Amino acid sequence: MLPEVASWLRRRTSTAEDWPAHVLLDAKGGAGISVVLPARDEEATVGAIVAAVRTDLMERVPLVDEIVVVDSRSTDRTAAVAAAAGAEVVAQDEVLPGQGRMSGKGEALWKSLAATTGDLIVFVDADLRGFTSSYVTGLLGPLLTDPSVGYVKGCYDRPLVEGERRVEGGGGRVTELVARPLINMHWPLLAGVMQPLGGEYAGRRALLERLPFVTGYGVELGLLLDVYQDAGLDAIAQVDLGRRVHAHQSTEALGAMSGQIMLTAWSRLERHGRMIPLGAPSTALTQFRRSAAGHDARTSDVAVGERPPMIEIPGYAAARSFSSGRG
Ligand SMILES: O=c1ccn([C@@H]2O[C@H](COP(=O)(O)OP(=O)(O)O[C@H]3O[C@H](CO)[C@@H](O)[C@H](O)[C@H]3O)[C@@H](O)[C@H]2O)c(=O)[nH]1
Ligand SMILES: O=C(O)[C@H](O)COP(=O)(O)O
Repeated sequence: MLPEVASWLRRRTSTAEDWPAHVLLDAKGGAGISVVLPARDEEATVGAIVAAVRTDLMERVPLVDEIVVVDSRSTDRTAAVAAAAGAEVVAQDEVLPGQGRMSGKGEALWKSLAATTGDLIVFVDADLRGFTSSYVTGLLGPLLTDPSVGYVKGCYDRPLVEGERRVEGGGGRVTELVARPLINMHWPLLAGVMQPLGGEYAGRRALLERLPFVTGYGVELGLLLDVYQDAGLDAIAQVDLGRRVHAHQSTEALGAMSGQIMLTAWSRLERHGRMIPLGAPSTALTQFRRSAAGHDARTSDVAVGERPPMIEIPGYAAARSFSSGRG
């Protein structure tokens, strides 16, 4: 692992338990805090998440000022369930109607900036199961206590849950198979960000409103890379939120998500002037395993070698005629 990454991990990683709500309330001062849930057809899960935030962080401890569900063209009862649980619900297409209608999660998040008032914005996916309000307090901790932090990503264990079957560490397939290798190759100083695609993160409005938002599933990678480019590695922190269980998409849908992730990476390579000449990508890949002490980081080399076309190899023709003679 690069020494800069090890140093960032040490300095910028904390856990949700480090940030109890009453301590954050003291640190809140006059900062407005908004919690945003983008939601497309999440009637099964959105209500419990809204209710937990309302009860724990608005009624019991008045830390959060508003909770807004951006209804992303749901065809189920998402809007009604969210409103009944105490959220303000806005329809994605009704925010900034003059800007037209684009699609996807990133569009919902972008529109949310215009539908909220907080100085700090916490994003939480609406399909989480087993959500606790410590997700929100965890993400707010570094922002409320350190003015040099502008953006906080959650990290967690991600099981793959299919019916009765549960594979520990099996979730986050696009993260492990696409995003992490890409980040390690082209943005090696971001290799310590354990869940670059995770949907739970928080940022300062003053930073988020200056950044473009990719409209689909590339939004998390785009924001991470743009925050890094704009504000630097030390503006980013991460908080261990424990465990994350969510609704899994089909392999086919994850293929499309992967395409969006790769295109987002490509666009940032181009935009940040790294395409010409495209510097040699790093071949080190840092992965994480939960351990008694927190997380163990393991770095391996994923470099690939290359053989020239066989036709160029002296002796190839002779070897072939030898082989065919054998038959
Ligand atoms: O058009 C859409 C699609 C999704 N969502 C919501 O966005 C959240 C995450 O979407 P989901 O389809 O559950 O994504 P995942 O399969 O969980 O994808 C993971 O990886 C994505 C790519 O980085 C991230 O955007 C997600 O937050 C992250 O959970 C959920 O609340 C959705 O309801 C919308 O609001 N609008
Ligand atoms: O974050 C990811 O990698 C994708 O959302 C896929 O997650 P899953 O493998 O847990 O469905």
